[in-house]
Amino acid sequence: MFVLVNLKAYPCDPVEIAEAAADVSDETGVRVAVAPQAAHLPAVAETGVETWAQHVSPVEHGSHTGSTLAEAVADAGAAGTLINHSEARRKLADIDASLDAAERADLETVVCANNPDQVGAAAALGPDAVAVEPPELIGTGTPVSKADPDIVTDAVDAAAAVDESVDVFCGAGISTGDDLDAAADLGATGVLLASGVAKADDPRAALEDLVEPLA
Ligand SMILES: O=C[C@H](O)COP(=O)(O)O
Repeated sequence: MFVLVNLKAYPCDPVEIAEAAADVSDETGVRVAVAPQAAHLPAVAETGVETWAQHVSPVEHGSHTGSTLAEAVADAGAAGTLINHSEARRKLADIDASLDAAERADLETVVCANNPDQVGAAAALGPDAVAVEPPELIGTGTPVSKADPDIVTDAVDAAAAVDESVDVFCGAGISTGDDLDAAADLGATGVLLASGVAKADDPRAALEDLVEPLA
């Protein structure tokens, strides 16, 4: 299982979380990555943790003020990028072009989707993985694997029907090792989470608890 921690714009210490994630990953052998704010990519990458961008823009080098260039996040130390999110929704054409940009910069990709139908559409664009996240469960602490497990199994089926090489991750409300276990049982090969770590009083303990079933 891949554990991808999105720090969103939470008022957390990205380096403290990155150091904890790097240690937990080293100690357990579980793949853990952190996606900080773009401005924090170099500092997070410096810790040695696998570092991801939260977004890359659907552009190439050129006159694109305010964009997040895929080559720039790769230079800053990112190994992968999220594309699209329920909190920053993109048009299908832009998701497609952001995937092209990420591929150009050699970044691994996870496209976020709200439901199994969107998972199928996103899988058709050829990302490495799609993360299914029901928007109403994001940030609630109630995992989709408990609230509506069919969404995860339907997402796995939807992706497989389009392209069996596209992994399916599960997100929204995930914060414990039990949640991670449940996601794996439903066919997800990774989890995407944020508040369970970024808003935890002790992010290191939260990460340790999360990966405990895999350690
Ligand atoms: O990108 C992460 C997801 O939106 C999940 O957020 P959450 O773990 O706070 O529910």
